[in-house]
Amino acid sequence: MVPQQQPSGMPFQRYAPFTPVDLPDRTWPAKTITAAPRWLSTDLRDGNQSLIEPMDAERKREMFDLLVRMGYKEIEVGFPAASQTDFDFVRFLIEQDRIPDDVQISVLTQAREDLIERTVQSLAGAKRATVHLYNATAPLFRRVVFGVDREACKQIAVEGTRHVMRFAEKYLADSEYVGYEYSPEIFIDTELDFALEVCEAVMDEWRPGPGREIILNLPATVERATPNVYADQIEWMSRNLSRREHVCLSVHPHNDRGTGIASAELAVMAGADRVEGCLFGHGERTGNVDLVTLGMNLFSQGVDPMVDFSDIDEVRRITEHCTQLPVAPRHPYGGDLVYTAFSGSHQDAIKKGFAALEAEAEAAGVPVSEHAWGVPYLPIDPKDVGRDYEAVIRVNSQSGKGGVSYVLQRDHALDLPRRLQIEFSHVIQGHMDTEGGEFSAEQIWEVFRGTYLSEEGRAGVLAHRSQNGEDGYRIEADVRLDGQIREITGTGQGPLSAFCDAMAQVDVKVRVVDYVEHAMSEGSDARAAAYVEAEVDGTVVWGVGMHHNITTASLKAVCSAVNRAAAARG
Ligand SMILES: CC(=O)SCCNC(=O)CCNC(=O)[C@H](O)C(C)(C)COP(=O)(O)OP(=O)(O)OC[C@H]1O[C@@H](n2cnc3c(N)ncnc32)[C@H](O)[C@@H]1OP(=O)(O)O
Ligand SMILES: CC(C)C(=O)C(=O)O
Repeated sequence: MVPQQQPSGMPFQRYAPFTPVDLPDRTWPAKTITAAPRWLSTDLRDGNQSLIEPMDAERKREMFDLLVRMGYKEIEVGFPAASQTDFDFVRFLIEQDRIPDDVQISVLTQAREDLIERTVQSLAGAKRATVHLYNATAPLFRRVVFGVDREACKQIAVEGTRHVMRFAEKYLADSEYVGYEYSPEIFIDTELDFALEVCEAVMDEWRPGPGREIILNLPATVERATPNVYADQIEWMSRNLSRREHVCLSVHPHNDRGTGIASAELAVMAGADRVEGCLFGHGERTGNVDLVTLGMNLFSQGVDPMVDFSDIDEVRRITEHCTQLPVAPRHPYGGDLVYTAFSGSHQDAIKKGFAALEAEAEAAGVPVSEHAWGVPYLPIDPKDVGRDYEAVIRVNSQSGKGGVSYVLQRDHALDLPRRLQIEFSHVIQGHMDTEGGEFSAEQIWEVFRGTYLSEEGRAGVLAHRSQNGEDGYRIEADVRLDGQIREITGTGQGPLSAFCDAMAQVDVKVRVVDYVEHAMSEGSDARAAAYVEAEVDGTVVWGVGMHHNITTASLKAVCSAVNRAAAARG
C-alpha cells in the first residue's frame, strides 16, 4: 500500500495564495536567453544594508574594485543620505578618481526632499552617475506604513522625481550624464494597473527620450509568488508601458521562496533588460538574487555572461572578507563541494567522461580546454572557473573502483586494468570499514604502495640477465625469497614465462592469467608499469611492478603477486 501522508497541524490557513496574472497570451515560456542582460551589482547597497557588520571604508573599496575588475558596469555604491560612511565612500570614489569612465555608479534614496538633496550632493563632480529613487506602492504599505491612498502614493514618486531633477540641475550641471532609476518598491504585491500608473506619472516628469533613458526597476522586494507569476507581471508591464524604447526595464528579485534565480531568468525571458543582484546572493533576509549563479548559468549555456568568473575562488574570498559571511560549500558554482563527487557511480561516470573528452580532443587536434565540454555530473569544466581537478573525485565509504582508480591515474599515471581496480577498491573499502571517514589521495597511494609495491614481502627480484635464443627465452635472476638470496634459472616463450619457470624450481608455483603494461611517462627517464594477474599456489591475485626497464617491471609484478598471495594466506 502507498504510505498515507497526514495533515501537519500547521496553521497554513493563515496564508492566502498569490493572485495570478490574467495573461493567457503570455509569450515568455517560448523564449530563450541568448545574451546577457545589463547587470547592476547592489553589493554595496542592498547587500551591505543587510550585513551583521556593514562594510567599513576599506572593505567597500575592495568590493568596488572587485566588481570593476569582474566587468560590472553598473554598481550601486550606497545610500549616501543614510550614513556618513556611505556619503564619504561616494565622495572618495569621485574625488580619488576611482570610477572607470565606462562604469556608472548609482545611489539610492527615499522620496524625501532632504534625503534627495543630500544624495544628489554626494555625486557632485561625478562624470556619470544614476540617482535611484524608491517608494513602496503595494496596498499593505500604503495602508500600514504610509497611511496614503493611491493618489498620494503616486504623488510621493512624482514629487520625488521632481526633486531629483531640481537637485541634479543644481549639483550635477557639470556631469556628462545623469541617469535616473525609479523603483515602485514591493512591485510584486502592487496592483499591476497602479504600478503602471505610477511609472507613467514618473516618466511624465523625467521625460525619457533619445539619449535620456529611464530605468524602471520592478522589485520582488519580498519574493512571494512562483517565478512564472513574476514573469507574467514583467511581461504585462513591458507590453503596457509607453515610451518602451526609452525604458530600461529592470528587475530586482529577492530569494524569500528560494526561487530568486528562476524569477530573474523568467523575467529576462519576459522582457527585462537588466537585473539587479549581489554576488553569492547576499542581501536582505534570504538575499538578493545571486549574480554569480545567474552569470554562470548563462556561461554554461554557451552565452557570454559579460562578467569574468574565471577565478571564482578569488571572487568568493573577497566577498567573504567584505561581508564577513561564509559561502556555503554547496553554493552553485562557487561552493567548495560543487565539483566534487564522492559516490561510486558518479565517479565511474566522471572518470569515463574525462577519458572520452581527452580522446575526442586529441582526435579533433585541439587542447582539452578548447573542446566542447561534456563530462557526466559536471555541468561545467571546473578549470573554466579556476578550479583544478584535485577535488573532483574524493573517496569515502560511498566510493567505488572508479574513484579510487581515477585518483591513481590522475596523480601517478597508473591505468589499472579493470579487475585490478575492483580488487584494489575492495582493499580500500576494507580500510574504510575500519578507519572510516574520507580517504585522501595520499592515503590511497600509501595503501596502494603497501599492498602492491612493498619491498618487504616474501619475494623480490634483485637482478636478472636474459638471452633470447633459438630454443626460447632463458633467464637468470637473483631473487630474495623467504629471507634468502637465491639464484634461479628458467626458460620459456618470453621473460614472464621464463621467470615463472625459474620460480617453480624454488617451489613457488605461479601461473600468469593476464598481463598488461603501459608507459607512465615519456623521455629518457621514462618509467613503465606492469600488471600481472596470477594464480599463485592456488590463489588468484594481482601484482604490480614499476621500473624504467619494462622486463624488470614485469618481474617485479610477478613477485608482487607472490607477496599478495602470501599475505592473503596470512
Ligand atoms: C527594500 C529596500 O531595501 S529599501 C532601502 C532600505 N535601506 C535603508 O533604509 C537603509 C538606509 N536608511 C536609513 O538609514 C534611514 O531610513 C534614513 C537615514 C534614510 C532615514 O531615517 P529616518 O529619517 O529616521 O526615517 P525612518 O527610515 O526611520 O522612517 C521612515 C519614514 O520615512 C518614510 N519613508 C520610508 N520609505 C520612504 C520612501 N521610500 N520615500 C518616502 N518616504 C519614505 C516612512 O513612511 C517613515 O515616515 P514617518 O516617519 O512619517 O512615519
Ligand atoms: C529599493 C528597492 C530596489 C529594493 O531594494 C527592493 O525593493 O528590494
